[in-house]
Amino acid sequence: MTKASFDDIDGDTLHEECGVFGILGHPDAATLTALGLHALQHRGQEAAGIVTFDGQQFHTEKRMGLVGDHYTDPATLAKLPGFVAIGHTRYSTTGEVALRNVQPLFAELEVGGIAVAHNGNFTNGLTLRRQLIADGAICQSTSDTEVVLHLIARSKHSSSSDRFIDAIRRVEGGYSMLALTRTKLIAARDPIGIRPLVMGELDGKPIFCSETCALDIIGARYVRDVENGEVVICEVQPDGSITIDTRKAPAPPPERLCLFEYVYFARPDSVVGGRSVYVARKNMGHNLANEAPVEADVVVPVPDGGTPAALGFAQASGIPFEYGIIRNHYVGRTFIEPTQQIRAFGVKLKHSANRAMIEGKRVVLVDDSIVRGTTSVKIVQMIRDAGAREVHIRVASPMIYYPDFYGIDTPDAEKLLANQHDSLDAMCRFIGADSLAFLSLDGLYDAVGGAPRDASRPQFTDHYFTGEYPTRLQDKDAASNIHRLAVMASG
Ligand SMILES: O=P(O)(O)OC[C@H]1O[C@H](OP(=O)(O)OP(=O)(O)O)[C@H](O)[C@@H]1O
Ligand SMILES: NC(=O)CC[C@H](N)C(=O)O
Repeated sequence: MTKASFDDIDGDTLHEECGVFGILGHPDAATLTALGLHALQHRGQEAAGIVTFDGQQFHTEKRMGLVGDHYTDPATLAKLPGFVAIGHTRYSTTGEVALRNVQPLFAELEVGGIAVAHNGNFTNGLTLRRQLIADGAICQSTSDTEVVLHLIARSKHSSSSDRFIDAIRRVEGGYSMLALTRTKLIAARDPIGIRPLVMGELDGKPIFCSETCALDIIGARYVRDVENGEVVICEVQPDGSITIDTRKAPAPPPERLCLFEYVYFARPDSVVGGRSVYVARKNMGHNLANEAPVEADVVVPVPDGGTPAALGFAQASGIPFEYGIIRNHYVGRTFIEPTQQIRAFGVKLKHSANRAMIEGKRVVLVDDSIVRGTTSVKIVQMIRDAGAREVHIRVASPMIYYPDFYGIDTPDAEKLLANQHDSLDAMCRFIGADSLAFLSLDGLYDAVGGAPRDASRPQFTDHYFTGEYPTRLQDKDAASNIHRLAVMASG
């Protein structure tokens, strides 16, 4: 995508998240980071980067594409010596898909070199960028993340960590961030903890990463979640020991993690916010079966996302669970393909009906979410073509009405299926199913946290279902055009 100016932006794509990983004090820092990023591949498949420091110099490798395509090559890893590393696997929310936006972003500043890696999206990133450029800043990328480097450079504090804290106090929105300096690995989470970030350790060396599955892959131990609004500063001392210092806002608001981490984004074997993602998804299916029962012969998951919820549905309803759809794993996640045309093509390539489990049966299809409805339309037709007598769709999350501004690149509001039809019946007819039902918001809250939604103080952020955004949206309000925010143009 190429556009004319830095504020010419286009939101007509659907992307998802990013994954971050960092380790301090380990001789195999880059290799461990590559493995961690490999475990976080589901969070972003556009590009991956790693920055290391070897005591003398910083080293950076950035590549478009998958982690395994590049960082398994010993020659690439040999270019990343050092005892400290941070890495990032990207799906863009602001800034086009191009090498210059691949993270970690690095700059040489008055306080020395610093690299940053960011999962999330700043809701005032464009506003800050305009101010910085007006003030003489020369931007090297179109990523929202870059403003943090400029703010660090301009901070009046003397230490790199104080400058980093000063900088992130000025950004708004969702962020789990890692920063690497010559001696420090710094981790930070936004004030309400929209995006996840955990701390682990391996051989006594601190690690930070988006999800616990990245600790498991290298045999590291989970220590704790980084708290909302917390900054953790790990520093190598001259004697080689590592100190860990933590800074918290004086009166932090309660955490409000993104519910979609549980619905779709996080890997099922991860523990997010102290809760097993797999168990939460099974609970969603269980609650859905109780809320929207249906007489059927077989429960079929829409793989992969719908599988744990379908198991929960089958167990709660007593209807047998079968793999009635086989997924080809060599096709990327359609949810994150860039255009509607490619998405439709991708869905056909990806799923095929397992006729033996479908023919002559009343089928309940369970999926985790419906965004544009592309998957549902194709799969219902496919299941009918395979001889199903009835096809019922059950969705393990509520209808999505609103776009996200915190690190998930949702389509324009009017492209969301829920906004294209006046009623559930109309939506069901469009999809071609015999019946359609979504999990209620309370049912989702109960599945994840064991309690219904507290309307006066929601336990999670659920803006895509409710329109209740947990922060102000400065860029959106300034632009007064919701559709032009997700991607900042290239120059
Ligand atoms: O309504 P739509 O716009 O089609 O989007 C929703 C679909 O996208 C996601 O699946 P994805 O294709 O990412 O596959 P996965 O579950 O295997 O990750 C999700 O699980 C739904 O199936
Ligand atoms: N999905 C994300 O977390 C994206 C991070 C950052 N906003 C970028 O676009 O690079």
